[in-house]
Amino acid sequence: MPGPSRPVLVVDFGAQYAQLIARRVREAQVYSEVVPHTATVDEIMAKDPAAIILSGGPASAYSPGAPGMDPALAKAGVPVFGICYGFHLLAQALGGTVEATGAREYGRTEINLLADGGVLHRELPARHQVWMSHGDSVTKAPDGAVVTATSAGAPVAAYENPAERYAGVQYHPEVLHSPHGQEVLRRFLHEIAGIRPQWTTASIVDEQVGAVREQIGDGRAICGLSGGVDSAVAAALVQRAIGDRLTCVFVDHGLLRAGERAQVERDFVAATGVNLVTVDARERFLDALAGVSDPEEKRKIIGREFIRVFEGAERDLKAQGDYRFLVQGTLYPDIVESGGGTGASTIKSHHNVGGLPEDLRFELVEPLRLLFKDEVRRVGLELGLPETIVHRQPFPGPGLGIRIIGEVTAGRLETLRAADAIAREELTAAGLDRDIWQCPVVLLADVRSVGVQGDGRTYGHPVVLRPVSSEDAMTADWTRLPYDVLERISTRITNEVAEVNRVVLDVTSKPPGTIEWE
Ligand SMILES: Nc1ncnc2c1ncn2[C@@H]1O[C@H](COP(=O)(O)OP(=O)(O)OP(=O)(O)O)[C@@H](O)[C@H]1O
Ligand SMILES: O=c1[nH]c(=O)c2[nH+]cn([C@@H]3O[C@H](COP(=O)(O)O)[C@@H](O)[C@H]3O)c2[nH]1
Ligand SMILES: NC(=O)CC[C@H](N)C(=O)O
Ligand SMILES: [Mg+2]
Repeated sequence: MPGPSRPVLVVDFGAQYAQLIARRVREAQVYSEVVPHTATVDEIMAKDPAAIILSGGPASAYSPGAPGMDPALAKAGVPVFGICYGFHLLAQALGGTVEATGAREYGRTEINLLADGGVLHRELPARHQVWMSHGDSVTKAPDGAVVTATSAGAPVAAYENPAERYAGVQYHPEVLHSPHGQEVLRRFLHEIAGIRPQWTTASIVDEQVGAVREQIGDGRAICGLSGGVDSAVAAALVQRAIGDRLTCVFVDHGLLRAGERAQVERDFVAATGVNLVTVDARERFLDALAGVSDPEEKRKIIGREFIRVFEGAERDLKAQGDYRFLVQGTLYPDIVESGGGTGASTIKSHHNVGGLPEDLRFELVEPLRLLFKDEVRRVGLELGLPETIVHRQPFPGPGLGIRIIGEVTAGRLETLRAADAIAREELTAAGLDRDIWQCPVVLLADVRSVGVQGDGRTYGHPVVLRPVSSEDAMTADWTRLPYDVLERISTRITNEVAEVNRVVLDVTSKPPGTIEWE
């Protein structure tokens, strides 16, 4: 998919927060993408950036071999903003000095404004809180720049040169613990870089509908529809672009939760009037997964089988015309986590990205591939999809297949489906659906634990509850569910699901854990 013109490029120097910086830029209604620090000046300039943001990173700017910044980038005529490590690099490139002063600041820190705060901090409180995470400091700002803030550990906590269109801050404006950070970022983008705020939900819809029309022309497309948010929004968008030359295919792979198939067949068709074909592929997936317990292998098998089913659907639809395009609801985080991002490592192969077979015959149409989930939800509402679909909790394409730790079998699926249905029922009854992002229920099929039920010994399996809160699934925290709700879920699962004699709660954030266990 062609991107919108003139992105703000976040150059990633190994920061924990590079994606977050891109999100904050988008919140300022400016389109942004992340690029690796290994990109050359030519590669960066080929994207015609409206501005460049240099991220933080673990290295020290003065160390030999530290990832550097080509000084040509600072002089390319593109506005530049440096954050932490990027602030150090930019200072160095423009004649300033960076040193380890021995003063370190980690976490909540106060800065004092100088020179009335300059453009970036104008009219903000003369002393205010920011979030720092550094051991090195700028001891001399670039020639010609004004120092606009200082802190106990950083003599130069911010500098700017609005005429030359560059600026930087030692602290992290992108995190919520810097309460004025968004305002500072906004001022860099709008006032120093002079970028007009035009990245809005309506503009995304227009742009993507146009791009899809151009890509598909008068061709036909199949859309993998899961009942989840992403594919529903992708389908609605493509439907707007090409009308009934779109046919949705829902795959019942046997790894679905209770009631899911009926819900898709009923709700989605009612909301959109789209053409829908359901394929019963339960046997095919179970056969392909027999004997496999490695998570990456499972994901690749599932990704491959999905495509085989789509190919079968295409053959069945041949009579109506040539279905050469496959629409998927792939999002930016799916790509980043599958290692297709910007030098990011492969965390897991999302079935729709890293799990695709090599001999893929379809041409992919992925109108959401640059978006985060909350942006996708807004696009869905803009397209007129009902709240019930747009605010549905995510459910991974590989389904219960990656929530059974061990081999996937029909019996284990039955067990997990029953436990999952109880957890969902109780969370909904307690009115918690909108408070949690999602709550995977995971069956530890290869683990057994001893219990006592009805005065007799049991030797069953534990299930794990994994309730999480998140904004975009890139980071997450475990949700503090009320004890009485946890108690009801635990009692019901151990009483009603024969194989399960223990319910445990996962209290790990992401990172270090991921949301799903596999
Ligand atoms: N059962 C299914 N049948 C057909 N396509 C599917 C199925 N499950 C997943 N897909 C395809 O894989 C894509 C990625 O799945 P994913 O779960 O990330 O998105 P989603 O289900 O649309 O949304 P959500 O993240 O809210 O669950 C979907 O957008 C869809 O194109
Ligand atoms: O369609 C999908 N195909 C996949 O292969 C896949 N793996 C994880 N997920 C969902 O992505 C979000 C992040 O999950 P993780 O923290 O486990 O990576 C969570 O919302 C997960 O449910 C997937 N969705
Ligand atoms: N968060 C950062 O970018 C840290 C920069 C550098 N590694 C320091 O410690 O000062
Ligand atoms: Mg899904």
